[in-house]
This record gives sequence, C-alpha cells and structure tokens, in this order.
Amino acid sequence: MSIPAIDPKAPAVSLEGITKRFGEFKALDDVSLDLRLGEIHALVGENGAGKTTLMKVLFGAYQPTSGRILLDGQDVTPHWNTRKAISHHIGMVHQHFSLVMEHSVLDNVVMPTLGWLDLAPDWKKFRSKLSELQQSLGFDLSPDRLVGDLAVGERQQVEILKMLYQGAKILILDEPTAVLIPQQTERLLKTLVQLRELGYAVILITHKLEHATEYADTITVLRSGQCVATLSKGQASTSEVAAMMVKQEVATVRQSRAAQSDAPVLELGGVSMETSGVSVLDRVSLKVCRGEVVGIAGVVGNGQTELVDAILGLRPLTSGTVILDGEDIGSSDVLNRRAGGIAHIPEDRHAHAIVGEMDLASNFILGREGTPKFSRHGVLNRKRIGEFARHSMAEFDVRAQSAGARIRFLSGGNQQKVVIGRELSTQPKFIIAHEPARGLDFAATAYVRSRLVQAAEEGAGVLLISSDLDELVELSNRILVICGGRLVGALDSGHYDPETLGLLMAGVSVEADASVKTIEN
Ligand SMILES: Nc1ncnc2c1ncn2[C@@H]1O[C@H](COP(=O)(O)OP(=O)(O)OP(=O)(O)O)[C@@H](O)[C@H]1O
Repeated sequence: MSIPAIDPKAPAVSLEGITKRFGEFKALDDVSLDLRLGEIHALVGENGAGKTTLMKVLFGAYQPTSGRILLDGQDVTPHWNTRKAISHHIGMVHQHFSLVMEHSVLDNVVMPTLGWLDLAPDWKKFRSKLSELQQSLGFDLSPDRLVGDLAVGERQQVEILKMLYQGAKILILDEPTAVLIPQQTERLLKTLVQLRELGYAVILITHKLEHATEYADTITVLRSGQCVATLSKGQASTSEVAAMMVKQEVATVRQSRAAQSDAPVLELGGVSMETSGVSVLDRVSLKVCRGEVVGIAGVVGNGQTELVDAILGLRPLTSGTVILDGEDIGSSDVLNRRAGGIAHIPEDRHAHAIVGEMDLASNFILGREGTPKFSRHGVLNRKRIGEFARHSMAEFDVRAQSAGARIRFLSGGNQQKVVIGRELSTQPKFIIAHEPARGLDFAATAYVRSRLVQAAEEGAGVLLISSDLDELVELSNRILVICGGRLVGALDSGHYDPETLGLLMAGVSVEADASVKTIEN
C-alpha cells in the first residue's frame, strides 16, 4: 500500500461552523477556523469574545452545540473529549496552570503519560527523554526541582514540556504572556517560533496585538462570538486589527493632572519585613499624595507582594510605620484598613479577589455585605444588591448573561472588570493597583487605566505596581524602583528612561542626573 503524501498546506485542523451555547447564551456563533502545521495562528478578540471557548471546543473540554471538528479532513466531532484530543496530538496550556506544586518538574511532565498498568516505570529513560526535549528547546530546568519553587515563567516552561512530552503537535496557548515579565515574554515567543520551524502548529490567544501582527502567520479575529476576519501575515496593521475587534470607543489614557498636594494620603516609614528570618522588605519609606499615581517598577518577586501585604496589614512588620491619611494604622487589621479607605486590586484575582462559585452580584459587594447599604439587621437586601450589580456591570462594561451568573463562568477579563468595579466604587482614599490590566483586552486596559487616573484626579492616591513598563510610564506621576525588597531609585515624570529603569530593576547602580534619585539605605 502506498503511503499518501501529506500536503503541508492542507489544514491539520478545521473547525467548521462551530456554535456553542451556554443555556440561552450563544458564546460562539458559526465560527470556522483552519489551522495548518508549521504556522503560528493568533486568536484575538475582546474580553468575552469567545477565544477560550473556541479552543476548549478544539481541546475537547466543551462539546460544540453544532458544527464540526475535522482532523486531517476526518470528522471527529461525535464524543470528542480531552482524552481523545491529547491522543490526536493536541495540547493546551490554560490561563491558569494545571501543575502539582508539591511535585518535581520530572513528575509533572511524566506522570500524565503513565497508565495504571505502568508498574515499573523506567524513570532513567524518562529523565533522559526530558533532558533531550529541554535541550532541543534551550530550556534548562532541573528535573528534580519542585514546581512550587519555580518562577512563573519556569512553570510555563514545564507546561510546554508536559504538552510536548505527551506528543502534542498542535499547541494551544491561552494568553501565555499575561503572567510574564518582558524578558520571559521574548523568550517564550522565540520558543514558539522555534516550534513553528520544527513543523508544530501553535495557536496563540493573545491581547498583545503586536505579538499577533509580528509573529503570527494567520490571525483570526473574534467579536461577540463571531469570526469577523481571518488575516494573513502583513495584511493588517496592529491598529487595523484593533479596530476590527471593538465596537466601542477606546478611552484615551494620560497621567493624572490633579493639582499635586504635598499631603500624603499614604506614608510608609522605614518598613521592614522578614520571612523565616530572611529580609523581604528593607526599610521602605515612601509617600503617595492625593491626586497622584506612584508607580512601582521591579522584576516580579522583589518585594512587591510583601509591600502590598505591609500596607494592607496581611503580614506583620519587623519595624516601621504605616500612616493612612494622617492616622497610624499599624495596629489595625485588614478589614479596618479597608473600611478606612484602602482599595486593593490584587495581582491574582482567583486567589484573592473573587469567589468563583458565587454570582456576579455577590462578588460585586464582597467584603461589604454587612454595610447598611446592602443589609439590615443581618439580612441581605437582595434587591438593592441586584440593582447595584446591574449598574456596576453597565458602568464597567462587564459582559455576562446576568448579575446572577456564577462568576467562574465569566471570561477572565470580565472577572477582572468586576474586581476593579468593586474596588473603585467604594470611593477609596488610597488604591493599590497590582497588575490591574492583567488579562484585559486593549480597550478594557485603556478603560481601566483611565479609571485609575480619574480616581486620582478625584482625590485618591494610587500606588500602581506593575511589571508592564509601558503601563508605568503612561500612568505614573513618579516611578519608584524596587529591587531585593529595597527601594533603589526614584524617577520623575518626563525622565523615564527605559535603560535606567532596567538597570535599577536589575540592581545595577546608575550614574544619575537630578531627575533620577538613587536611594541608599
Ligand atoms: N461554562 C460557561 N458557562 C456559561 N458561560 C460561559 C462559560 N464559559 C464561557 N462562558 C461565556 O462565554 C463568553 C466567552 O467567554 P470566553 O472565556 O471564551 O471569552 P474570551 O474571548 O476567552 O475572553 P478573555 O479574553 O476575557 O479571556 C463569555 O461571555 C463567558 O461568560
């Protein structure tokens, strides 16, 4: 029997007329997409456009309501599921990694491939196979390290290794750069290009449109569950793709123009913190005044999370003072600090900001259930909570079926908008915004940034902690640089030189002019 030649141009996967309903709601409406081996295919669209849902259909996590999934021309739709998808060489890295933190890199990569009957697994062989795989990708993870001890970029490498080890040739990555710092992002994109050269097909769900226009061979644009364009490389510019994605006007973002007062709304004096005897914050002193946005730049893991914990009262200080609006709040607990006017947009919404099983309305008032606005004599005023939620949904453009929908069924970006809406609607004196635009599409990002500036102009002080330098430069009236738990530099607006910022972030001392203050403790 002769072996049929494979046409490299033929689609490896075709999704034909996929419709997906959740109850009455149509998340996907007759969407088609062809994916070829040896291509990077970007999938772009606003928050809630249906990108993840479409890929979950391909990965077998959702059954389509109608439409067909074709692999090499064969209809595999009936009873399609994740197990079958993996056996047909399809792999997916979700927005939230599915790794076992207490297990090693080797265990995480190999275990999913072991069956119940593998009574004497050959770990030596697995180890060398993993090592070969790492070499071919230029990864250098110790197989014995616990995944819980790895940085987020390294965990993502484990997810990629896991997919490839399982034999995936069609790789789906859902917003892989959302959690990465710029250097890691560049690294990941290089890996994807390398995989394309090796003949793999990569589907890249992304809000970074420049990544789509620069790296993808094909771009599919989704809007409100429909495919509005399929573009070849070079066919559209980043701003043209952006225009295809949105219906509404995109907010313009600029720095706060509020008259800068000298009265600090938040003041830290010599704040230090230790974890198991190791210094994680070292004599941090800073002031945030009403009307200003102060940016904190730093490589992730240099004390940003601890800084937030110190301000919120989540962990004890070894020394130092925390003053809110002239009042020493060092001995107040978290609830009292929040009641005193601190709002917090946390970096990890799943761990710290939403309760997935609760509905949207309950999430909109989380932490304020007991206030007179929403309850009386311990009984929740459901009508008022519902009205408040519907009003907030409209104001913050949260797209969901209703205020009664469980929040875990919302798209990632819409969940983030709920958190931001909840925190800003308390008219706080001081806002800690930690990676506020993570997972948001570009229009929502612009909107959230403009709302933070608006909050500052209305009199709040904002501390913006971000790994996105563009965001810091765009919004901050001043930028402070944190490295190794210490503030090491302060830059004034108009003097944000990326090179100086990068050097300070890396802990390298710089020759500074008057606009850059290096901070010596
Ligand atoms: N299991 C589910 N039940 C109900 N509705 C759902 C479910 N999964 C997704 N949806 C809805 O389908 C729509 C599309 O969601 P999806 O997660 O695919 O969007 P997305 O384009 O990936 O957005 P984002 O960029 O914010 O991640 C959203 O309105 C979401 O609320």
